[in-house]
Amino acid sequence: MTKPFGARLRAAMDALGPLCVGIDPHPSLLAGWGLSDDVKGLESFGRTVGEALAGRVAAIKPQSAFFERFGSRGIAVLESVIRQLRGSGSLVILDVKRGDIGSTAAAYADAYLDPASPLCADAVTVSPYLGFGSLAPIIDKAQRNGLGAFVLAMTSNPEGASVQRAVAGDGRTVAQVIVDEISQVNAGVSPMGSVGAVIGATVGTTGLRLTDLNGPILAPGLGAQGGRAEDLRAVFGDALGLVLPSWSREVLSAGPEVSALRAAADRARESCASAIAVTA
Ligand SMILES: O=C(O)c1cc(=O)[nH]c(=O)n1[C@@H]1O[C@H](COP(=O)(O)O)[C@@H](O)[C@H]1O
Repeated sequence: MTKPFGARLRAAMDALGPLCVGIDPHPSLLAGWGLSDDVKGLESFGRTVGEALAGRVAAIKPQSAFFERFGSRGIAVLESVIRQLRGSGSLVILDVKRGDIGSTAAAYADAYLDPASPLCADAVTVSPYLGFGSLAPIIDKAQRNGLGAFVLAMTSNPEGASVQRAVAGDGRTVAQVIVDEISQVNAGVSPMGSVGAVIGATVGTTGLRLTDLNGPILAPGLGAQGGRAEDLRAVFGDALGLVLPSWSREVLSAGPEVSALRAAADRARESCASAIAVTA
């Protein structure tokens, strides 16, 4: 049995630093890299990011939407990207933001968290807005297979606030309810649990109590969305040691040269590592 995702991610973050790089092949990035906006361009983009960063950053996060754009042939490219990355030393977080009634969630778990599936990643992103309990088949399957799930709590986009900062009947925000549910799943696990929270680096003061989370915090929104490494301290406070900052366009736009991508990733990691170290 492989080690649990939480333990593997902790080890990767300790060894390689706090950095996740997204693979988001936007049409504008393909053009900027001199690639065509088609399956061939997609394939070249994914392969180059893998060549540049696999084993050099703690996590790599392919964004499924940019592969789904091309239908089944795009999904086939996503499968090959996952194959190239898995076992490289960088954990693969597949960004699919799935969530559905439990019986359908079980099928998503089969798609993304079953080692027999060609789309099996180390972890997936999931949406809890059909109720945290509806994610049970996904979380259970992840735990059984040494894999993980990142649950949206307070997302980086400004529109998220109207739902996620809404106050539930007991006075907690919706985001806090999600954080507390995650905390329960991760309770007592060492060095940290395998269920993470997604909290954008752009969200400012969260009002969240993260003390008992005991799981990783995926923090997207750095760079292109305006989030800055210097903001991490104000957003995450004492939970900074759990934060996995995630960058896509800002790092990817340095390509297609492998050396330039590596240098951009190094800059992103250094800026986050020093922001995190200030309070560590
Ligand atoms: O789950 C995510 O990764 C995610 C959550 C969130 O709150 N905000 C967010 O931007 N993301 C994803 O993170 C990536 C951000 O890309 P850049 O804005 O190019 O760095 C995209 O793939 C988004 O879908």
